[in-house]
Amino acid sequence: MTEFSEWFHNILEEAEIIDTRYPIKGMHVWLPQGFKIRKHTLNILKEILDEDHEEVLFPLLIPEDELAKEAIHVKGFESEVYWVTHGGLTELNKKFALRPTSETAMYPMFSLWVRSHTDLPMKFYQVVNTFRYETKHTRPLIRVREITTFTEAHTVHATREEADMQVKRAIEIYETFFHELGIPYTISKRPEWDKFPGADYTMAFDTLLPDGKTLQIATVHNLGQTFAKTFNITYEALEGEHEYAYQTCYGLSDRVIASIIGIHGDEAGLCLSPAVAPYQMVIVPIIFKKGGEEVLDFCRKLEEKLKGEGFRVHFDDRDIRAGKKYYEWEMRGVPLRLEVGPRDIANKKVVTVRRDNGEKEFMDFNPETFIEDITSLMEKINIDMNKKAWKSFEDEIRTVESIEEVKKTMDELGGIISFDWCGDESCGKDLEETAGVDVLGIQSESEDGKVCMNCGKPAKHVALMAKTY
Ligand SMILES: Nc1ncnc2c1ncn2[C@@H]1O[C@H](COS(=O)(=O)NC(=O)[C@@H](N)CS)[C@@H](O)[C@H]1O
Ligand SMILES: [Mg+2]
Ligand SMILES: [Zn+2]
Repeated sequence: MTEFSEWFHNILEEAEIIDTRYPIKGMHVWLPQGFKIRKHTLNILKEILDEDHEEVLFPLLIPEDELAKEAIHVKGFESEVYWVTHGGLTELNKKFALRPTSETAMYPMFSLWVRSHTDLPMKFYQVVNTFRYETKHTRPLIRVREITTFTEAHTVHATREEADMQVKRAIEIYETFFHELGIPYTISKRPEWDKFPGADYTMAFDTLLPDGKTLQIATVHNLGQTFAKTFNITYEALEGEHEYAYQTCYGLSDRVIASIIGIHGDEAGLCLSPAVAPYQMVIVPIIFKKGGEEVLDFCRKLEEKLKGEGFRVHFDDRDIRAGKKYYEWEMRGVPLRLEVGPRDIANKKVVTVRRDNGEKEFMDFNPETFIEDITSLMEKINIDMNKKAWKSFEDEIRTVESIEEVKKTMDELGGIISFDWCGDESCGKDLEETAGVDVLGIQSESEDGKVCMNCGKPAKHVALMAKTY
């Protein structure tokens, strides 16, 4: 996959994920196949979030004066906000922003809802579209202007410690989610100059696409009391005095779908994990002259049986060559193909072929064990795809000792570089400039005696850098 972005654009079209021909740049149409992948992906995330969050839905439009309230926040978004200026033929006396993210939509309401410490903690999320007039190169699913699958969570707490704990909880939530999807990642604390506008600090998940560039696939922000002070979110504490609340917010987007497609895909096309595949299995009948009816009949029963067990199955009974079917369903990333011919029926076998590693198996079609065998095969595919993705990801994380090595590594290999850093903004910026990379963030503290790879001062942190989207 030397030309990843060409492969990526082609597969989005060939596998009918989205249609990028919609006449607004950076805004695309979810086609049925893509919509199903998105639906299954969101169901996994919502199941996790629903354990300790409430789902809500806020309006799309944000009054200009609310958006402008938090100075740093609005500064960070002012160049990206779309505005509504008219209602029909009437010019609005106050402009409305299309939400770029929903802090300034939600927090005026949180100010009304939070009265006493007994109202806390509050943990909400919503799955909405948000709008950002991205000026950098837009790319389908990766950098869009309508973020159609923006899942944002916002929490309110009585103490700083609780908010810090919630950041850790949010990180756990995303770790669980990405493991279910088989997406590898590093987690790092963004440098001061690259944190969410208005946040105390930002923790970010970065994954790697096949072209060696990292993609920020989720972020968790500790907002401290900044927004609470701006939007007057206070609660009556035990002794009756009023305290400003502490907040966090965290989110991810369509980029998760881009990662599923880009990381697991290969020359044959999509490779979907059973967790998100629209069809988890496709049944292909092997028809010869005679015995055709018997095979078709057997396959229909097999499809019913598997559907009855809750699997997402498709019986492809089109009158075309089996090979053409194999090509199509492999391109669409169906995790498992079941081939059934007259001999297999006679031997009470079903041939299974895995999309992720091509493994072929003659599975006993024994009513007692078949469903169990299929279920464990599906789980094995999920686990193996996760392991494979993590293995190739970890192979792309390298440690370097000098700037010369950074440029060489970045130009020839891409990937993520781990290095000892002093933590100074001037040094970090200088490093980004000279090496043409981004400092992703801080991962851990440096060992004693280590010096900064860029400036030679005593190193404080082990940090990561990469070429990013
Ligand atoms: N233009 C974009 N296209 C696709 N995904 C995007 C875009 N901009 C941001 N994202 C994704 O959305 C995530 C959350 O956006 S954010 O600005 O970092 N954080 C927030 O907006 C906070 N309110 C938490 S939801 C990012 O981590 C990134 O994965
Ligand atoms: Mg942005
Ligand atoms: Zn330094």
